[in-house]
Amino acid sequence: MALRTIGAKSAAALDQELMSTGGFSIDQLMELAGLSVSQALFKLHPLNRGKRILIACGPGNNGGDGLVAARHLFHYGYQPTVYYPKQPKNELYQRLTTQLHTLSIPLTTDFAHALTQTDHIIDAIFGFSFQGPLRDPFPSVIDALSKTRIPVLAVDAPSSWDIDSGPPSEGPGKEYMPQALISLTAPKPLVRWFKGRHFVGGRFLAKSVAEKYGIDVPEYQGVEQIVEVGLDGEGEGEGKL
Ligand SMILES: NC(=O)C1=CN([C@@H]2O[C@H](COP(=O)(O)OP(=O)(O)OC[C@H]3O[C@@H](n4cnc5c(N)ncnc54)[C@H](O)[C@@H]3O)[C@@H](O)[C@H]2O)[C@@H](O)CC1
Ligand SMILES: [K+]
Repeated sequence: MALRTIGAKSAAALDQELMSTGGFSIDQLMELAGLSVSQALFKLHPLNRGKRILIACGPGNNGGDGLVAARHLFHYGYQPTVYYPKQPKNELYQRLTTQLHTLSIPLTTDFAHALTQTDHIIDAIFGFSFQGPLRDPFPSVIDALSKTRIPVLAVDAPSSWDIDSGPPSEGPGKEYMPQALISLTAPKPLVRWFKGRHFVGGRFLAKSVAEKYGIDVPEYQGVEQIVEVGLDGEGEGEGKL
């Protein structure tokens, strides 16, 4: 099954619409996003493959999705560690961080060391608001992600990739290809360059909103918040906005 994609501007406009006329709060959207990330990780890497999960979180909402996923993963029985080098003062992120402290989930700023202590990685550094080039401390982090043999699940985008035009032509992200990607609400145009397992999450969109933005809502099964989709490119194209 191939799904249509929505560009960075449409994705941002959709979020705004959901939070204004749609009646959602950012907390709700982030909770649903982080929950779907945790389910994708569980599918890729069941507990018996190793419980240590390193979640790399950036300074925006993509990082917030990672913080939420860390909490859910803890409750599934994993041992998450959160790399969170730029912690914004924003009240929402502070509350999410408090929730992690309450569960004694460690936060670190030493990515190189954390990488030696993990069985799987989640890249929740940048999503659809990323604009290159990378600023510190992220160049060395993306470089390490592109070289590690530990599997990586990227949230919404492989961090450092342009949302609409894919991997950068130079710099640390040039060779970065995570093993898996979870697109939130709808795949972004960068999926054309992605080779790996691909999930979509975001089981909350009204049909009317999906139609307005040219989004294909996949067939979610049972209580699942994610669907794994094919990557043959067939039928992919820009949404209507
Ligand atoms: N509808 C959905 O599916 C939802 C998606 N969410 C997530 O929110 C993401 C978008 O969040 P945001 O708009 O906050 O943006 P991002 O989290 O993509 O990134 C913005 C942050 O990254 C920094 N940044 C950007 N370019 C940089 C560079 N070159 N070097 C260093 N830092 C840089 C910015 O200063 C800002 O702090 C989505 O990709 C998705 O993961 C949700 O949390 C909410 C709902
Ligand atoms: K990401």
